[in-house]
Amino acid sequence: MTIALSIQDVHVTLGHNEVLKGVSLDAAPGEFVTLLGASGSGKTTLLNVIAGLQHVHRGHVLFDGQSVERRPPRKRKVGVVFQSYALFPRMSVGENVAFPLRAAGRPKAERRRIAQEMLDLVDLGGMADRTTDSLSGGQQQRVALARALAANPGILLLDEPMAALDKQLRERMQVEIKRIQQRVGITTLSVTHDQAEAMTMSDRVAIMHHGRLIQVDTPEQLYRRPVNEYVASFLGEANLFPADGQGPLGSGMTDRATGTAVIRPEDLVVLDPRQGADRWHVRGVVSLLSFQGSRFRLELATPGGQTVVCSLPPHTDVSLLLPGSEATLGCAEPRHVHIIDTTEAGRLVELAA
Ligand SMILES: Nc1ncnc2c1ncn2[C@@H]1O[C@H](COP(=O)(O)OP(=O)(O)OP(=O)(O)O)[C@@H](O)[C@H]1O
Repeated sequence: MTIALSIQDVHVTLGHNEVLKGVSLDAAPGEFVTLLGASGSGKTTLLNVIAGLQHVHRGHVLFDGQSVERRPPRKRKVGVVFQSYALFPRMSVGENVAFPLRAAGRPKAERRRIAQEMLDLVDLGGMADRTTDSLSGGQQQRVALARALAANPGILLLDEPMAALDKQLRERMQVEIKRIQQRVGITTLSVTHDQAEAMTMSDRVAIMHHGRLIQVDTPEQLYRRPVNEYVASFLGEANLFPADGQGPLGSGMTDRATGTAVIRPEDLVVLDPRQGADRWHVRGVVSLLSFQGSRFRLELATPGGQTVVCSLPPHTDVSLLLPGSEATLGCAEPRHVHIIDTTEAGRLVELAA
């Protein structure tokens, strides 16, 4: 049974630190939501609040509409996978997975059956009798996931579960865990500071900063429509330009250009300098050109001291773009430019959200 989660205006103070400053977040049944933020932003604290490991000083936590603030962790039906997996070394793989069922006093035959089902689910069907230290990092992590799911929790919490894996394995496991999560259909809250992981796995991502959620949205909306400069720069690379409605950004790009324009590297193109004058453009000297397999990365140093990052398709003729040469960049598609409203009115809208 998968359940809906609602966090309402949660405040937590630890020592003199107000670690959560009024966090509100809902997750629908079966939804995968990721908390993404820099170290110390409060992600783990929020996860602990849901698991019942952290007391809430103000606000409410509801599972399927029921307040759970007074419910102890073992009665919350929450499955947790930690970064360190925390497998029991003296138990076999099967015993590890069956552990939560044993703790709940379930009969042996049932424990065996469910443990086997869970191991099949994570593609470790033949490994029940192995010792945990004979498994690879990725396999150990799947055992931890099987164990977290064994007691049929209503919510799954993932606390940086991929952090200990190398990059290649991490990418494989992201897809793998997402596949299992979808198959089980369990409401999942994950914590990470890896933006690629958040984008790959989540239905929605909640950007956390200094104990607040600043934007909760689909990965695509966060990338295309960030509410402020922090989100724009945190998720993917962003070129930020002032847009005051008067300058070239106002004329060539959009008619509501007041604030900060966000232009993603892949939305910039190289212009012929003779053609650039009548549309928005930026001039400078190429400071870096590097081939990265599927794209070229070009960095342009402007006279104003800004570094503009541009990502070009792999078949671009770059013979005139060598470092030291002058270049002009323009916007491929003006409608792809996103304007963050940094005026007083815009800030008020953001504060109210
Ligand atoms: N017991 C405590 N007393 C005082 N401050 C604490 C305590 N525990 C955590 N903090 C502070 O609370 C803030 C949030 O910590 P939290 O672990 O939730 O952040 P995080 O986003 O999960 O960080 P990380 O990515 O590094 O795990 C940090 O500034 C941390 O120093």
